[in-house]
Amino acid sequence: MEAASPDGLGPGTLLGAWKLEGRVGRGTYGAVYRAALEGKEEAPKVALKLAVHPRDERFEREAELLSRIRHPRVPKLVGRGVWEGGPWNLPYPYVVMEWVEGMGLYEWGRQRNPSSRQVVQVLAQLAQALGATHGVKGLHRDVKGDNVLVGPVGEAWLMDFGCGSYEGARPLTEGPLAPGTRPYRSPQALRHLWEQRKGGKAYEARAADDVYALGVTAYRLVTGQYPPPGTDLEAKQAKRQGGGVMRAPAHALNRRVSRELSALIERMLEDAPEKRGGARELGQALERVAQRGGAEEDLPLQGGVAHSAPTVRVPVRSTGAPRWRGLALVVPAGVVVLAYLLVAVSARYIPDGSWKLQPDAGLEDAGRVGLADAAVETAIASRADNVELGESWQAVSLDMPKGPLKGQKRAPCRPKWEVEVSKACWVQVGTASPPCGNDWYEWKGFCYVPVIAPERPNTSDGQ
Ligand SMILES: Nc1ncnc2c1ncn2[C@@H]1O[C@H](COP(=O)(O)OP(=O)(O)OP(=O)(O)O)[C@@H](O)[C@H]1O
Repeated sequence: MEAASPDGLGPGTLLGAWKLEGRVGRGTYGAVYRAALEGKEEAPKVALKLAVHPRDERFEREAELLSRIRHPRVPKLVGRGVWEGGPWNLPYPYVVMEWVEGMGLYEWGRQRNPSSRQVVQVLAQLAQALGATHGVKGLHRDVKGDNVLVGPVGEAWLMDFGCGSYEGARPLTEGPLAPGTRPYRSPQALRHLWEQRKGGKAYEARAADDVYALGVTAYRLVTGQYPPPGTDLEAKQAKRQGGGVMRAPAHALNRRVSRELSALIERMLEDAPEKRGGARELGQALERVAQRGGAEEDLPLQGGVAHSAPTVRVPVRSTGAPRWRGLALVVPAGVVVLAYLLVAVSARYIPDGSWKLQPDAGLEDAGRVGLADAAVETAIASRADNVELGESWQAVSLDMPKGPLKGQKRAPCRPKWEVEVSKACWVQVGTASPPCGNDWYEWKGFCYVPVIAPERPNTSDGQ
């Protein structure tokens, strides 16, 4: 019988004292299982995160960091261990933590249609969880909506400390930037990347980077859009020539966002790290707003709201850079997406797992990258337009599904430009970055399209 892989262990498998009940997720480095202490199945459940790469030192670091943090909004570490298995009987470390019941933050935003006050309450909890992390000289380094779970009564959990670090920890990755997700990088990190692109020292992440990432998370949650990158070099260049990209405050994109919430988001997104304030202090400020805000704090964020393009663009004189950027996007997108979407099958996936024939899908998508780059002005619709924010939320990007879509090619993914995510094959759309729109899926700061299976299967597997 073939030996089980760490992400394919069945219910009932024992890892130390823990009995697996089923897999709930698979990330780049770990597979997460719901589990219980053997013989104590009635006791609270735990999440067991097992490395998918043998001897992965990240797990030791994640466990160490979690063991230091004591905060009700960070899952408690309840155990750690090593599973020996796989085809070569290698050691795969695992961490065991408190089980958290909840849904992803952006999904919560879509489904629950929260008010500014409810968002502020969620952000306050996250800021306090971050404050506790920073208080033990730790860093999360991958704060984003995908790493936040929100429970049934609005309790927010800061999850996934797999990219985290703490003072004195040995660096595990090489390269100019620590792990993280592109749209959430701080201006300092992006500038460092730009300045060190030909080699040099690694960027030293700071607590203020986590605060910035929380600001990006909040901005996306309430506007459905990412703010423009912290350091947009094209924008700087354009600015010198009389134009530039500016961030529209959250309340200008969604009029139901209260001024106070919008101001706090602006503060988290300040260019200068010292102006962002510490996470704990921010948490307190958010708590104050949650308590004293007026009636505008209680308007649900979706429905009859402003709707706009992702950024406010002030017309700029043409410079070389944007054209090159457009080309950089269009060429790979054209080659890869056209090859896969047009030639392969000329059809498009719909997230509900159905198919829609759309002969020009590939062309339309490739073209849209260039068009997006040439967008000129924000159009803020009036309330009378009655445009639901839900639409723009959905338009940001499609979330990467937990498994293969109906008809999508499954792993193994070959040739080498196909990328495996959750056992399905994907192709990155050139250098396009979020927002990825209604047709592309977002993963780790880039946009992807599914690779279509050679034959359309009859099965009805969902996402
Ligand atoms: N303590 C927990 N309780 C309940 N579910 C959890 C817990 N930890 C993780 N999960 C679930 O498992 C999934 C995978 O979690 P994990 O922390 O590995 O990360 P990931 O974000 O998918 O991976 P990556 O490390 O590549 O970013 C999450 O989406 C989450 O829903």
